[in-house]
Amino acid sequence: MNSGFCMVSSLNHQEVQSRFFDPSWLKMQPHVPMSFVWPKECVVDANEEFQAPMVDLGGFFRGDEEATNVAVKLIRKACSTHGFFQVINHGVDPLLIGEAYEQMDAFFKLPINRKVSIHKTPGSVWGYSGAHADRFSSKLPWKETLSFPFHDNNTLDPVVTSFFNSTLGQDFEQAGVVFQKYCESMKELGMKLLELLAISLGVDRLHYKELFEDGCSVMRCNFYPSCQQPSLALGTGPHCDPTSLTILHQDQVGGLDVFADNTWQTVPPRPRALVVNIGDTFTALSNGRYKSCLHRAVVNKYKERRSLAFFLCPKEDKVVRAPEDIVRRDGTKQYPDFTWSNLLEFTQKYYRSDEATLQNFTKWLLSSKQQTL
Ligand SMILES: C=C1C[C@]23C[C@H]1CC[C@H]2[C@]1(C)CCC[C@@](C)(C(=O)O)[C@H]1[C@@H]3C(=O)O
Ligand SMILES: O=C(O)CCC(=O)C(=O)O
Ligand SMILES: [Fe+2]
Repeated sequence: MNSGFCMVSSLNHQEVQSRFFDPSWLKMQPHVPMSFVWPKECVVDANEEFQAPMVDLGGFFRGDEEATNVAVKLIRKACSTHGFFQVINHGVDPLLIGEAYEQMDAFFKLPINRKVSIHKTPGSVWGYSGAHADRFSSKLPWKETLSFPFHDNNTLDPVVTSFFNSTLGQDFEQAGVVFQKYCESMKELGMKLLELLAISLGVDRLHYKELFEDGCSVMRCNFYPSCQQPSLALGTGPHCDPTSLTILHQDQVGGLDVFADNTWQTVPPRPRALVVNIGDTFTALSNGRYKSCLHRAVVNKYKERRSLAFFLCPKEDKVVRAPEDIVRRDGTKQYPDFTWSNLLEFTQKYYRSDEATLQNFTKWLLSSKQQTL
């Protein structure tokens, strides 16, 4: 993955304003700029609450077989129908989650020229982004994001701590320490969830472990400023996550919607719970049995909203392929072999993630393979 950061601290205020999304300026405008307006069918209101099954992980962590079976059943049902569930007693310290929010708040409060000094470079996932205005020109998301890599193979030089030290310096040293711990907890939880998913699919519980062990995951802090015309704009447009598993904490404001049973439904915030969803890569790893569900984040006229998303990813160059056992039982292999590195490249260079990423990626992959034959 490209790890370069763009140093644009030399830009003056006017240049920053014309090239980047500056929420403090945008909020003062009477109307949302046209580039932020989404088609009506994407912004239609959610009219019910989404009953995402709540899975208590306490018993599973204690090795209680009966409690594990209950968790497995709930997960199997959720992932076969829509791909979303919530977890409690997940082992992530609530104080750590609170600290992560404090640190992200400190970053997003910085003046825009300081934030854009660590702006993402083209093709890279890492750094600050305002409305993805550097990548797209319409249907811009009403959000700012800070994304950084996490992999757990170097205890002497922890990757998140290094990211914060090398980009933001001493002022953000503590943010590096907090997010390093946060990502370690998320990865640990993600690996345990993979065990439950494997059991639920009837394969060896450690089946997926090796694929993810040295993988580089994506940590993203989402900041959604309040918006003067929330019925026109979206914080994050309708999409399926291209990654494998997403572990999300949303603050108390609410705004995560899931498209299930043919309608938009809102996921009420539960401060003690984490929302987990299946991404496209895991759909492929389950031979299509587990759904990667369409979701979005709406914005709010009065309140800003924050969420912390950890996207668990496989080791970049390892082959993503459903277990033989599942393919044999299903009779057909639903997706071609690919690597996470292929799919990441597709979403960063050629395609904006939406509800059809996996389908279009598969076509792209097959046609590009044919060309190189
Ligand atoms: C690998 C990734 C691409 C996105 C960030 C991570 C995982 C989720 C993807 C994303 C959030 C899906 C919605 C659209 C997107 C463009 C966004 O709004 O941020 C996606 C991310 C991206 O391409 O940067
Ligand atoms: O902020 C949210 O609640 C969801 C964000 C999301 O779906 C994403 O970042 O992929
Ligand atoms: Fe998402």
